[in-house]
Amino acid sequence: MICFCSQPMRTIAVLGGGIGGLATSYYLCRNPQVTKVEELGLEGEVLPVTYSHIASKNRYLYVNGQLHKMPSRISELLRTVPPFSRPLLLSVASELLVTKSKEDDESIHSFVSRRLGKELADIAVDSLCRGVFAGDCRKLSVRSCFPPFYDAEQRRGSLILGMLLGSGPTPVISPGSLAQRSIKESWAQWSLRRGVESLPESLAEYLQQSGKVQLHREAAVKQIHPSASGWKVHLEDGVVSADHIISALPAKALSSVLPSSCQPLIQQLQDVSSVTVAVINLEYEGSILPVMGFGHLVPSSEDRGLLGVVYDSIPFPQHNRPDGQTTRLTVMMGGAWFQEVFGPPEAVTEEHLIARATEAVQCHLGVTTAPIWSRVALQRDCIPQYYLGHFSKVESMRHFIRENNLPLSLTGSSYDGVSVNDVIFSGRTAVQELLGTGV
Ligand SMILES: Cc1cc2nc3c(=O)[nH]c(=O)nc-3n(C[C@H](O)[C@H](O)[C@H](O)COP(=O)(O)OP(=O)(O)OC[C@H]3O[C@@H](n4cnc5c(N)ncnc54)[C@H](O)[C@@H]3O)c2cc1C
Ligand SMILES: C=Cc1c2[nH]c(c1C)Cc1[nH]c(c(CCC(=O)O)c1C)Cc1[nH]c(c(C)c1CCC(=O)O)Cc1[nH]c(c(C)c1C=C)C2
Repeated sequence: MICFCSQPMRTIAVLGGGIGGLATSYYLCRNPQVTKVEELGLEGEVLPVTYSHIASKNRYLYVNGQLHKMPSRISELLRTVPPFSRPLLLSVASELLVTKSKEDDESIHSFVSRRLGKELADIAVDSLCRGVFAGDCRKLSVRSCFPPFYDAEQRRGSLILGMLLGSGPTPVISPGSLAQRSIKESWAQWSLRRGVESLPESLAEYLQQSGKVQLHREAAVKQIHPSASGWKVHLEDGVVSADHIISALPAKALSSVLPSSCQPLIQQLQDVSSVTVAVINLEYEGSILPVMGFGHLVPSSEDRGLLGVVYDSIPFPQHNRPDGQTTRLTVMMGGAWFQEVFGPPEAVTEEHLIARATEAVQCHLGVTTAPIWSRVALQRDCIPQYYLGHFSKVESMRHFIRENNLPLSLTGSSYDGVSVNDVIFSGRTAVQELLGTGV
């Protein structure tokens, strides 16, 4: 899908109708001032989960065939908490003495092993990387995946000092905004009353009504060619002329529509890999969870294909069935291990995925009953992987664009962060850079 805003004397084409493309178009249409989500009429829909909520306080890892609750109080850092073999405070204290790396990038596993010890890297951080990127911490870049970790060491020589003293730019928070409210109320996470999909739906509706945007729904971009005034964008439903393109397409998708004159940018875009995740939603009769929390993660040493389980009913009971007590879970599988564990995504059956997911729920949570409902979503190439060197690769892409005066901006999850917040921020940044900081 493509949507574009016509600014005075300028047509800007936004490629990609995900959160990235919609947010970019939203900021374009709201020029000259930056918008706030509540102007979408969603403020009353937000379901915040604070840090004090049990779903945020209780974090679990499934290791050595057991569910282990992670330390969440200082007292728990002072004693040995399984599955770890020594008090975590020892790892944290010795981190202060570790010298700074001179490398301009490092794998997450190497970085954490060096600064906090191999056990934390093998168990906790391996699980965390599977819970965010569905990726392998031995391949992922610490600089691109967890910039605050990298910046803390570079600027303060230590993670702990970086956390205590600060190590990155102070974000500009608009007064009275939802972001300011989330800080004031200590939100750990959020959702929306009608599901997160109501965010893209509301964005699309806003754009439709803005009068500035022409939405091309279900119209894939086939090719883009340079023209005298910018670009000709060839879609399934016609051709659009644009002075500038902001791409919120997955990097590989952009690489396949750019003209061959854009090499080596095309090759660099193709090198941004993504992984496939099987998302299995399960619903059980009654209250079946042995623990309360957001969910649990599984390190690759325990089960390579089973990334973790989300206890959806705990943080967002509002989404539970009104007619009775059920428990909703989401099992995440595959990621960087998909092909190895399940084979080619096009060949795997839903039955096999459901069987694997229900077996994990039985094994990890002791659930003996069968689910009363299930749904399988095979999310193909859905989470970009920021491997070692990703930062330099993205810098080189943007250098090529500047050096060749290409009227092209790169946004979306392939470059500067994979979360919804990252993607929205990347859209806002692209619009600020294009239209000036007054946006
Ligand atoms: C299973 C899963 C769970 C997640 N959980 C969380 C979470 O809890 N918290 C969080 O912050 N983030 C989460 N994320 C990440 C977040 O959802 C994504 O990073 C974000 O939605 C990416 O948005 P995007 O617009 O960059 O990319 P996309 O959503 O991939 O959008 C790209 C769009 O481009 C379109 N497109 C592709 N090719 C073409 C073409 N040739 N022409 C036109 N259009 C094209 C696609 O159809 C798509 O609509 C999760 C992601 C997944 C997969
Ligand atoms: C791009 C894909 C993302 C997925 N989840 C997130 C993103 C950005 C958001 C996210 N998920 C977790 C964290 C770390 C939070 C924390 O523990 O401080 C973030 C920012 C971890 C996580 N992910 C899942 C679970 C059950 C957990 C543990 C949460 C906790 O214990 O508090 C589920 C899950 N979400 C994604 C994947 C691949 C996954 C796998 C189990 C996608």
